[in-house]
Amino acid sequence: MKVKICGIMNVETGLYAVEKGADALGFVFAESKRKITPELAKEIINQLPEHVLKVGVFVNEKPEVIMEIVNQTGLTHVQLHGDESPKDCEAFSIPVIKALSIETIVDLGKIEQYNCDYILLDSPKGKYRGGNGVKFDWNLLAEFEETGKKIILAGGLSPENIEEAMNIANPYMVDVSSGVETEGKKDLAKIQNFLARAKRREEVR
Ligand SMILES: O=C(O)c1ccccc1NCC(=O)[C@H](O)[C@H](O)COP(=O)(O)O
Repeated sequence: MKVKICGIMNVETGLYAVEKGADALGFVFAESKRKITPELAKEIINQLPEHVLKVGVFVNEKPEVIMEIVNQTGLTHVQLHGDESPKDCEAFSIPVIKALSIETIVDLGKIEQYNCDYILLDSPKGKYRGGNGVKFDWNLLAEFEETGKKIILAGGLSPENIEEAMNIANPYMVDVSSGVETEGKKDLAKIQNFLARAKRREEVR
């Protein structure tokens, strides 16, 4: 299974996650306790291997501001975690991950409206637009028809529930932030544990 670790704020954590098998790292530029400056993101990204996806997380940000940060830092992917429309997602020259809040089966219907590379399914917003450590009902996905899009499962995942989540939802990639933290900071032992469990599952697509 492919894994994205979100909310990276220092080089040590980023390099550790990559060493343990992370495929993608997320850097939050939106309002959040994990907000990072473009300068620090650039410093971290410069030390990461090429194969790792470097994802910038934005909420309702202007495309020109996003592209300025992309060019400044070396981000390879843009994650739009706000109320961006399908048209808003077409303004970028690099791959886009559109995050959708899932509460009911009706929300899954929005997936096909977006013509972007990846769809990230998360819980409805909490204090911040994402990264709240809350899961949604994965069973909704078990009943959902394959759309051909790359689905990233997020929201309240942890080393304890990742196997159950993968079994039920069968996503393309899983994404975690709060579940690999202790007292609000990334916890290397939890990152290792999460990656070990997720990586036991074969990549099928
Ligand atoms: O992580 C944040 O603080 C954040 C803030 C605002 C918008 C998005 C944010 N995170 C996006 C992510 O991709 C998170 O990994 C995803 O929401 C899951 O988070 P969690 O439930 O804490 O594992």
